[in-house]
Amino acid sequence: MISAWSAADVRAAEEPLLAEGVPLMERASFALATQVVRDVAARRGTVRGARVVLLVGAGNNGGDALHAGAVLARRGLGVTAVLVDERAHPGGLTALRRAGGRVVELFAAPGRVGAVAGDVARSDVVLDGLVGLGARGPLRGLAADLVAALVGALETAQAPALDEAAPRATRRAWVVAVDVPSGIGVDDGAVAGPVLAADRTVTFGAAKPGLLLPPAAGLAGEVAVVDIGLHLDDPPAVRRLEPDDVARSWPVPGAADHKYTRGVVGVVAGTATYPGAAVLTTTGAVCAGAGMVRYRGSVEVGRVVVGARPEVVTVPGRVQAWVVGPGVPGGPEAEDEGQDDGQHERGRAGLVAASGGLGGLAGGPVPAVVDAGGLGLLDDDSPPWFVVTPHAGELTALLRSRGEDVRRADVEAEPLRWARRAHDLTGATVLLKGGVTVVAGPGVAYAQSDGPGWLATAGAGDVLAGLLGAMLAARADEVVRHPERAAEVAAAAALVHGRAAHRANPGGPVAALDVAHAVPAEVARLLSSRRPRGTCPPTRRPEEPA
Ligand SMILES: NC(=O)C1=CN([C@@H]2O[C@H](COP(=O)(O)OP(=O)(O)OC[C@H]3O[C@@H](n4cnc5c(N)ncnc54)[C@H](OP(=O)(O)O)[C@@H]3O)[C@@H](O)[C@H]2O)[C@@H](O)CC1
Ligand SMILES: Nc1ncnc2c1ncn2[C@@H]1O[C@H](COP(=O)(O)OP(=O)(O)O)[C@@H](O)[C@H]1O
Ligand SMILES: [K+]
Repeated sequence: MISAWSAADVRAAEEPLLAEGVPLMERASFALATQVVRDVAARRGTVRGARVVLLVGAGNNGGDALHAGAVLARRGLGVTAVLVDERAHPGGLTALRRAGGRVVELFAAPGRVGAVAGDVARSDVVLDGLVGLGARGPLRGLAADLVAALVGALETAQAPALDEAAPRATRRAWVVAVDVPSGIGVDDGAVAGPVLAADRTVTFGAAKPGLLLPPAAGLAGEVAVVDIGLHLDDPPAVRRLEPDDVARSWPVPGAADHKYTRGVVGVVAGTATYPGAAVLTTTGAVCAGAGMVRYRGSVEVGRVVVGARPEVVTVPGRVQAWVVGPGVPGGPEAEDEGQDDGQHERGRAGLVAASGGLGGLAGGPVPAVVDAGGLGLLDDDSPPWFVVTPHAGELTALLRSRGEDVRRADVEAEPLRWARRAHDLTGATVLLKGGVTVVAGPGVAYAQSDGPGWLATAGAGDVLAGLLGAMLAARADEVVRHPERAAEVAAAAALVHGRAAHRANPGGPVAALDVAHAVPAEVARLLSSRRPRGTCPPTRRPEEPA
């Protein structure tokens, strides 16, 4: 699991160590330099003679870049620091100069920003140390001008020139962000001004929420977390599950299990107009290993479902998780109104049962996935073991139906904020689908980035709903007793769904049904790497500087 803590939490964790005189900046900058050496060696074969440019702001983030630059200069790399502020970290500057690095005082000649950016773009590596945890709002002043010019210059440098034989990857500088890409919203992932997209971010002490959350997450590249000895208390602000986490918690059936202990999924999905959604949802549930899938929509659609998936039953009976709404009209967007074929009434009955509304008769509350047309059935006091699965458009409509003045662009700019708002307004756990899928539940948040862009295809969400339904059914009692677990299961479903899309056709287009069909093999692969709890090797601290 990757856990991300807010800037304030990280600063609070640094304080006692700084008071004891622990050399945090030395640890951070040495690990940064070590990573840069590795990257340069991998790209050029040798580090000697490589040209490194440090973009240096006025704070400690620039100090990290300068100290790392000093280490690199001593290793034989050619290092130049570009200062955008006269207050650059004095200790770092001294160290860099002593190691033979050059300094360009851009703050004294701001008119040269275009020329400098062109030069920087053609170096081997750029370290972005303009601003880190101390950022307030989007980049401003010379830092903003430099980054804007550099973004353009890097694009030009990357364009293949007809007469150039060099491989494309070597034509533009490799960008390494120091702690965070300068100017992102460290705590919320906002991108409100120019940001230099990084190929890699080396972040200190712990990941930061902005490195996991869209839209900034897309600008961080590969994130390397460096342990500098901070002790951070749970809970983190945002988490990201990794394959090991999902493998560890996946319920593997044993000799005493039978289909009812494995979990029965009840599905109300599709209509005569959209029968495919019912097939995709039930197939998602079957392929995720449900003990049984019970289709409880209309008789007509039920025939289509059973024709496609003979494992599915259509008779009433016990259900351990409901999936309500894929392919059913009448979500909060409600433009595509059509015949609902009685699905609303059936879906509502499923949700009443799931919330425990039928008491002992129905065997108590069970989890539910509420998607698409089901979202219009959602009460404002829904239990957290209901997981709603809107995309940004549906979440916007759901929020607007509750009086929020919000547009889709607002949701896309701050997905976690709006997912949390929807959780507060409805009580349900919210899984907001997108390139990064964000989950907000009681006191917990996840951001999963597992699928290829090819996954953005009609019906993929229906498969996710079925897959999640099966995962919730297998853990129904636990999820109802510990509602924050619903968010973890939802994040795990997003991980399996995304990885199944990669597996369905690595590097190319995928069809929704193929994603469902790839789920069994993906789960098997996850389980094959399962290690007993507690055997994960501890994170190694980087070597101390000599
Ligand atoms: N504490 C430690 O020992 C450790 C700290 N560590 C490192 O320190 C970093 C935090 O350093 P920090 O606190 O000095 O803040 P930092 O991110 O450099 O920025 C402050 C400067 O930026 C400026 N500025 C602000 N907003 C701006 C904007 N929008 N656009 C442009 N400029 C803006 C602001 O200017 P001012 O507002 O004063 O005019 C101020 O001068 C952290 O990310 C990590 O890398 C690690 O080495 C581990 C040990
Ligand atoms: N850019 C992207 N990269 C990766 N996955 C994406 C991207 N955009 C959307 N997705 C995923 O694709 C799926 C699309 O679901 P959805 O929009 O509900 O489609 P449908 O309603 O047609 O089933 C979701 O799982 C979502 O997270
Ligand atoms: K930075």
